[in-house]
Amino acid sequence: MTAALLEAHDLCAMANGRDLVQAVSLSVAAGDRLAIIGPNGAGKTTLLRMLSGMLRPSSGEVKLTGRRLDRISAAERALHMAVVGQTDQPDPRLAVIDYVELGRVPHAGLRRRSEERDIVVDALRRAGLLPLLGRTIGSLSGGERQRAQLARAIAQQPKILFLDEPTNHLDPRARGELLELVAGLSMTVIAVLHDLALVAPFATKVAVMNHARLQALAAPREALTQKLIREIFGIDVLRLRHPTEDRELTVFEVPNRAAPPS
Ligand SMILES: Nc1ncnc2c1ncn2[C@@H]1O[C@H](COP(=O)(O)OP(=O)(O)OP(=O)(O)O)[C@@H](O)[C@H]1O
Repeated sequence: MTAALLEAHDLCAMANGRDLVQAVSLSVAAGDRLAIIGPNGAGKTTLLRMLSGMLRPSSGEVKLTGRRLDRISAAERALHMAVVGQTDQPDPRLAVIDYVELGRVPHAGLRRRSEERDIVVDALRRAGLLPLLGRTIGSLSGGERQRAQLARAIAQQPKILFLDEPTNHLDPRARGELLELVAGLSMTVIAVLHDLALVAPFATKVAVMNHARLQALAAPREALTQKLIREIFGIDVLRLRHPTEDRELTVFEVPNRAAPPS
């Protein structure tokens, strides 16, 4: 059995007497790419925030390589985990390169300056931001800013990269490209994803959340079944042969309720 890098036991989050996440247990091994999916309000972001140590669970615990996350300082956590969230608001006056360099703060003093610079430039290159490194964050488009946030997280060289809806400002092509880039980093990744079409090509494991509970935790093919997806999202899953290539296409379709019965 593969040893767990991150484990959650019976995680619960409550606010105002309401369960936001209820009794979620899961484990993530090194190299896994876990996609957390589910309808709006299902508890995905709350779960991600607890797994990354940003939110303390009401009960239950998270362990990183067997150590309780709440007993690891924020400074040490930042050596192991990087988070690209939905609410990050980088200072708009910062130059892109200076912003990405912030990813190196947790590692300050551990490497030579030239090595530090190489890591930052490599992160900018991977995120396709070299042409923009002198621009200010405030001058970037939403999609470019999302890539800058990813570059900062890559520069942080975490063991686990947490992404909350990393593709929400990106055009359809850029969405696929960003997840391809992330998959190519050979990092352990936990990502909240809304676009179901991106899940199977990206994830090695899928956590399906609904009404604050984990409904399924399985490989994409087992998680993205017609039955479960219809039950949870109210949409159909069609698996079709690609018309010109030797591969399968998975299509998610909103049922046309107005269509006459065949
Ligand atoms: N601090 C809070 N206090 C009260 N309710 C909260 C708090 N944080 C989240 N919630 C509620 O908990 C539920 C789950 O929120 P969460 O952001 O985890 O859902 P989500 O699955 O990520 O949703 P979305 O897909 O819309 O981003 C939502 O109904 C939200 O309004």
